[in-house]
Amino acid sequence: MTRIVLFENIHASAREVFEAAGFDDITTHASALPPEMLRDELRDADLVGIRSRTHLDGALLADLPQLRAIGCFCIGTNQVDLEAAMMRGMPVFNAPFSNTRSVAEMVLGQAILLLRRIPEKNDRVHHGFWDKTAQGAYEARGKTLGIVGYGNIGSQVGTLAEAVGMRVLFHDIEAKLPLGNARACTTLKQLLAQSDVVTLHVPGGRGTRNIIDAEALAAMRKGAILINASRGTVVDIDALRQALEAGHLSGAAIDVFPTEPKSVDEPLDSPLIGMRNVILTPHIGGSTQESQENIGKEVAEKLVRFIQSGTTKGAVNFPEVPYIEPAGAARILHVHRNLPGAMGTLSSLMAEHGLNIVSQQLQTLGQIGYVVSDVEGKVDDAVMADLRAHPITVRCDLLD
Ligand SMILES: NC(=O)c1ccc[n+]([C@@H]2O[C@H](COP(=O)([O-])OP(=O)(O)OC[C@H]3O[C@@H](n4cnc5c(N)ncnc54)[C@H](O)[C@@H]3O)[C@@H](O)[C@H]2O)c1
Ligand SMILES: O=C(O)CC[C@@H](O)C(=O)O
Repeated sequence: MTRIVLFENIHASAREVFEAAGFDDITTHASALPPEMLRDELRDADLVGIRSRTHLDGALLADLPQLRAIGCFCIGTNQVDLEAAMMRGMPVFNAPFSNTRSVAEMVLGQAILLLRRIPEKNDRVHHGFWDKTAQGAYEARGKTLGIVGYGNIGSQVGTLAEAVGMRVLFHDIEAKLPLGNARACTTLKQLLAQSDVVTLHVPGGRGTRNIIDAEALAAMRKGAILINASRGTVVDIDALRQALEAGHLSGAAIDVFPTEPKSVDEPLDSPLIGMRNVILTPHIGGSTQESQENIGKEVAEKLVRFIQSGTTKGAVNFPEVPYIEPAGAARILHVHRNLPGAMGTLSSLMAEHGLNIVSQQLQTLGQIGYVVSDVEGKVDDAVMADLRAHPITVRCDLLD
């Protein structure tokens, strides 16, 4: 019996995929859980589905040896210790572009609203002031949008922004094909110095921590706007507050925070609360009906394919073995340390137990190798115990 636990209000389309594949032991939670409750809830789970608020660190994964695979029902996977998961033989799947368009549309909308100072005007009208002034309100047409991180979302934002007449610059650590009339900036500083609106679309993690700090904010144009719908760790929020208070920036839109509430009842704690020229949203850049339904389906399908056939196509931390038609009496999924002679050792172990290999597919990634073997012969508990006990083995599972 496969036990599936889904957190953070994952769309019902995921459950539909699991049920259609014959899995009905599915527990769903509307929010993320605190660490101790999370550990208890996952103790006998085979598959787990999370979004961005559930953290699966190395210590937790070490306590969950039965967990077979992890589904991140989102783009970002920085909430999971990917290396620890790999070294325990757990592939991690995500939906790399199912919510790209949703984020891009929100960012363009925010840029236009902030250029027109709509958040402040909205607040004024709600408080009884008919402040009908054009001061500080600008068209998007002809303004420069600077995109930091020109990947799936960044490049999509650039395409939409050109459609309303913005000039697009981007900075990326990798060489990227510029779409439309977008132009690359070699350094972040060059981009910051020329942009009226700066939008961030880099991954989270050590390499991007506080890349927008006090110095970067000072390098932005006076009156510029900052938008962050990437990860909360990318911006030094205290420095941003100072830049806004000092009037150096005219506005900001922040969708992601260094620490985010785990549920709807927990309030956000942020120095930006109460600033009328700042749009604060609860990490909903990718949250649309369209995207969540697609993500639910896409990630659930990847998990089902893995649990039924062992395929790891699309895993972000694991050697990718494509779908292989089953042949033979049983399929053995073997994850091993990627050392010279590992395959020979595995073949000898199988031969010792009288197993004949009908089909075999090996892929390696860094420190591990992953082999899907279809075999003839009797694969009983003793065979599996021997395979699991061998020092080269990281993990070994049987599909039949
Ligand atoms: N707010 C939301 O709801 C939401 C939704 C989806 C994705 N996201 C986040 O958006 C971000 C981007 O997603 P994506 O799908 O476009 O990712 P992507 O991998 O397609 O693109 C990221 C780009 O950033 C570049 N990059 C990495 N480090 C950089 C650096 N220091 N400076 C400049 N460029 C750098 C990479 O080379 C890559 O081109 C991720 O952090 C993701 O988690 C947020
Ligand atoms: O749905 C979420 O919680 C995360 C959304 C977004 O940040 C992503 O990484 O796709």
